This record gives sequence, C-alpha cells and structure tokens, in this order.
Amino acid sequence: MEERKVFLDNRPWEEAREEFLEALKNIGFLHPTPGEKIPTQEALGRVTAEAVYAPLSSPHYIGAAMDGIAVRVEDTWGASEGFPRRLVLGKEAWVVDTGDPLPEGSNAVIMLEEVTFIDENIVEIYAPAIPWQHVRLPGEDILAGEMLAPTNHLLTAFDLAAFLSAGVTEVKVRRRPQVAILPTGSELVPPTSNPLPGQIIESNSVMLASLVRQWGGEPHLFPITPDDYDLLKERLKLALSQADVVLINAGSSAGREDYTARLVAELGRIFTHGVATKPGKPVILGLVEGKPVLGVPGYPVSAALCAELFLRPLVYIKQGLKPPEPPEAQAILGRKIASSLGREEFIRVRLAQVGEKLIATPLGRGAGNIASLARADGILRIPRLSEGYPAGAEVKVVLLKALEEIQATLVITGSDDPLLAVLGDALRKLYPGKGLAVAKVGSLAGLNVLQRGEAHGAGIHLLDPASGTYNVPYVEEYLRGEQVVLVNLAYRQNGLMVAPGNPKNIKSLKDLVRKDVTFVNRQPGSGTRVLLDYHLKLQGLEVKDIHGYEREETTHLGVAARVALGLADVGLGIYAAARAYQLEFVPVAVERFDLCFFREQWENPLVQDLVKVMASEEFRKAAQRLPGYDLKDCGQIVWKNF
Ligand SMILES: Nc1nc2c(c(=O)[nH]1)N[C@H]1C(S)=C(S)[C@@H](COP(=O)(O)OP(=O)(O)OC[C@H]3O[C@@H](n4cnc5c(N)ncnc54)[C@H](O)[C@@H]3O)O[C@H]1N2
Ligand code: MOO
Repeated sequence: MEERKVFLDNRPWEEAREEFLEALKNIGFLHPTPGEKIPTQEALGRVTAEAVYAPLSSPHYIGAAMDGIAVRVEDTWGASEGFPRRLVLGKEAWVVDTGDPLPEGSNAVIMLEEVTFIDENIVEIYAPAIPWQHVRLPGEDILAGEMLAPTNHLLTAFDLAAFLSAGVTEVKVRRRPQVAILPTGSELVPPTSNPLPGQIIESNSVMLASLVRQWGGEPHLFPITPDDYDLLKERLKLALSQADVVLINAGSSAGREDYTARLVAELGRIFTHGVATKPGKPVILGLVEGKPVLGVPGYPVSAALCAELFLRPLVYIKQGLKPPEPPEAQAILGRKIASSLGREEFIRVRLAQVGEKLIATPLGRGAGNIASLARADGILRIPRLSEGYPAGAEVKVVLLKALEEIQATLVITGSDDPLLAVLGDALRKLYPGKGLAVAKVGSLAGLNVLQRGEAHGAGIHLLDPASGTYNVPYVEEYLRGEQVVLVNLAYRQNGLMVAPGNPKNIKSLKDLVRKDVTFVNRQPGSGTRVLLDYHLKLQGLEVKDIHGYEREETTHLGVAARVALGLADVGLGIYAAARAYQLEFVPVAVERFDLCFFREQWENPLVQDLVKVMASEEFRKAAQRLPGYDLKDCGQIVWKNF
C-alpha cells in the first residue's frame, strides 16, 4: 500500500488564496478571457472586451418630440390669446406625431393641446413658438463616435438599449470563463427519487454549476467519476483541454479513496491542501498545465463555501471584473455561540427584524446540511482566534437575502410543527413577498426567546399537569408582567410510533407496561414527556414498570429512528415523525398547540396578516394534507391578558 498524506495544512484561507492568485498572476493566467462577438440582444450580464463606440447619433434625424403641428418659428411671431394666428395646413403647418421627422423647412412643434383646428385647412395658434421647441435634434442623446461603454464593463439592460439605439448590433464581450465540474465518488448516483441505501444523490454539481453561471462563467458538467485513479486522471486531462478552471468535487480529504491531491501532485503542483476554515478545511489549490485545479470537499456546504472563497474570484477576474463585495448588515446574536480556536467558522444564520433589532440566530452547523444553507439569511464569520460570541453580541453578517425580504418574514420560535410550514406557504400565497420562518428551540425555551425580544412569536404546547390545561399557566408564570395573547394553531394528535404492521400489537399507553415491550422516551421538560407523564398518571400506570422509560431522545425524529432501527418497540411523538420513518401511528392524546405573541408584536401588521391566513379557506384546505390536526379553533384568541 502506498503512503498516504494524512495531515493537512491549516493555513488562513486569505493567505492561501493570496499565494495562489499571485502564482496564477505570475504565469499570466489572470488576464481576462479573449473577446467574442455576440448580438447585442444577448449581451445582458456579459462584460465588454473593448470599448463600445456609437456608429450612429441618436436620434439620427430631426424629429417631433410631441404630437402636434410642425411650424416655422417666423410664421408664429405675434400670436397671442387676443390675436391668434391662423396657419394654412400643408403650407405653414404640418400635422406630426411624436417621433415623425420634421417636414422640410419647419423648426418647431406646437403641442396639439395648444392648437385649434378651424377646418381641414386652417389651424389657429395662441402663442409664438421658439426655435426647436418640442423637437429632438440629432445627437441629443448619443453623438456618433461617442464612447458608450469602456472595456471591462458589466452590461446592463440600459446599456443594451443605448447600444441598439446607436446602431451597435454586435458587441465584443469576454468569453465566459469555462469551468469544468467533475463530481467524483463511487457512492454517487445521478439525481433520482429512488436511491438505494448507500447511494448518495449527486447534488453538488447543480449547485456549483449554478453558482458559476451566477458569477458569469460557463460550467461544463462532467459525468460522475467513480473512485478510480486512472479514470479520474483521464477525465481531468480532458477537462483541462476544454476549460479555464477545473473543479474536482470530493475526494479532497485524506481517506483511502481521496485521490484528488495525489492526482494534482502527479500532474502538476499543489499550493495548498487544507485551510483553517470550518467547513471547507480539506480544499486543494493546485495548478496543472498552467490552469487552476481546485479540489473541493464533498459535503455540500463545504463545497459551496470553497467555491465562494476560491473559485468565485477566478471567475470574476477572468471576466475583467473585481469580485463584488457581498452586502452586510449589523445584527445582534440571539444566542451564545462557541467556536473552536484555530479555524475560521462560517455559521449560517437566520435573521429576524424584531422591532428595532435585527436578530441573528445560528442554524445547523453540519457541513452536510444543505437545506440549512438554503434557508439561511446570512453568514456569520467567527475569526480563527476567537472562541465565539456571547448572546447579545453585535456581529456583522454577510447577507444571502435582501434585507426587505428578511424584514417581511415573521420568525416563530418555540416548538416546530409541520403545520407551521403549511401556514407559511399559505401566507406567501395570499400575501406575496411575506413569509414565515421557524426557529425551533422547544416550547419553554421559546418563551425565553420571546422575552428577550428575539422573535415575533412562539409556538407552544405546554401541558400543566396540575390543572390539565395548556399553555396559560406557563405564560402566567414565565412571562409574568408581560402583555400576552395566545392564538390557537391546532389541536394535534400525539401517538405511539410502532414498527410497520404493529408486530407487538400496541394499542394504548397500557401496553407500555407489558414485559415484552421496550419504550424510548423524550427528555424531561419536553412537551411530549410532560404529556406522557400526565396520561400515565391519569391511567394509574407506574413509570417503573415501563421498560426503557429512562432511555431518552431529544427529538421526535430521534425517537422514530430508534423504533425504525428496532432498538425500541414504541415511542411517543407526532405523526409526521412516524411517517418520515414509515412507522405505524396509534393516536393516544390530543394536545393544544398555540402561538404566543407579546402585545407589541400582536399589533404588528405582519402578525395580523398571519392570523387572517389562519382563518382562510386556502390554509384549511392545504392543512388537510397533514393528518392528525383539528383546526376548529385555528386563528382564535384562546387567552389574553390585556
Ligand atoms: N480522518 C479524517 N476524515 C475527514 C477529514 C479529516 O481531516 N480527517 N476531513 C473531514 C472534512 S472536514 C470533510 S469536509 C470531508 C471532505 O471529504 P472529501 O472531500 O474527501 O469528500 P468525501 O468524503 O468524498 O464526501 C463527503 C460527503 O459528501 C458527499 N458527496 C460527495 N460528492 C457529492 C456530490 N457531488 N453531491 C452530493 N454529495 C456529495 C459524499 O457522499 C460524502 O457523504 O472529509 C471529512 N473526513
Ligand atoms: O471542513 Mo469540513 O469542510 O468540516 O466540512
């Protein structure tokens, strides 16, 4: 077995990029791509390869700027309200429409509104005209020979219109930088809705290709290359013959089948293998046959970040552009975030405009969690030499979405439920541009988030075992002194999740104490645990008799996974979790899920729109796709203290 390099570099990414760009500059790679002529109509977003000059003036003839009559100024002298002048049509006055060439000899236009047609030959005017009034003169807009755009200019819709009006029908633009994308990995399969266990759907290429297009480049998508050194080598050579830059996706780390680094080293030179970022650590920056070859990690978020940091500048520079700085905003960190020393972390965050404050809440950090990148509103960078930030810290966030979109989005914290996504969808349908995002922290923690003013509302389902009532006792205790309203979202079924076919024939909570049944529980403090304990007590069942009661999971999905893997026979949770694991669901109890708002937010028009949507036919119809919900009180105020 050959020797493997296991330890990667751990350089600051800026330093690695700087060195790489310097090397590329020294070999002349950073010169912009050569020009190609394309029709002006197709040049939006392209970059000029040379200055564009106007062959024609615009306008290119003397024309009327208004509907009316063309006249000779001299013939209008002396006209006034008291002494109107009459002009003979066809001799002293000519009817013209906006844009018509001015008839020979005329030098002004009088607007229709200021003219009386006496008969078909005679018109009357009431004021003298001044030379060239309401007339567009040649070159007024563009002079023949004038420069319309300089070299290395990104073409806009307005440029294209200006070019065409000056007779520029073709423009020489930079050839789009060609980026070859080579997905690799024997586990990858082309996009499908029926992957087998162990097959990973190849999804990075579409992301990387779309980014390349957004930046102005042209992607060349290669087929999936299995982990085969020689085949990868062959494809890399082909890619180098077709593209300006080659990106090999995955196999960048130091595993048994991570060939990228070895291949780049064999064919060319590696500048960096490993940067001090999280995610994106095992990136490879190399040079083969005078062209950059980037090895980016396979995890989607790592791949996206590496492409942003190392590929994006190349695509811009090759077009003769400076990569634009992304927009940023100042935000307040909703909760504390810890980060490991030595690597710069790029954290996906959700942003919420609550009152005056823009609140940033960290989202999932896994490098494989692409949906959290899709949902993220921004990226928070934690420097290499920082261990993170406390809650409440002022931080700078790179925006992934427009601030107006973020400001039109309601953030509901607390407990998540699939019904909230359906509600958000209906909100978007009925009020385009408005949205709802869920920042799941659990019911009780949600009340805390509300108290800190970091979300607009909270979803809660907190059963008070003493009274058997929902939510109100908790709000009275935890939000004492605040003005609060509770609006019902739904009554939702909780049930027992069991293996398909219900092999242990579990019909109710009473079956949990059977000797042959093992249970998986939720953590203390979770709404589901409180619900379980309450119903056990009502039915006089003893927790000590439940086999597995002390085995805890912290999510509905965690419970479902355990049952699906056969590690437990049964757990309590919501229907959606059971369905995700194709488990059977035996309904046992109904809980009340309310949305909790402080008075200030209750009066927010966005919240009022949401409440209207809750009452809408649109939402109620859409909600039918989720079984196990009763919407009889949905949108109704169930309690308020102001
Ligand atoms: N012992 C160590 N293991 C790992 C290290 C390390 O330093 N020591 N680094 C970890 C880090 S950090 C990352 S990031 C990954 C990067 O690994 P690779 O670039 O070699 O990627 P793979 O292992 O092949 O793939 C990772 C993951 O991504 C999936 N993948 C790959 N390509 C695609 C694609 N085109 N579309 C969708 N998903 C893709 C792949 O199936 C894997 O699940 O290594 C850690 N390991
Ligand atoms: O650095 Mo890896 O890229 O954590 O995800």
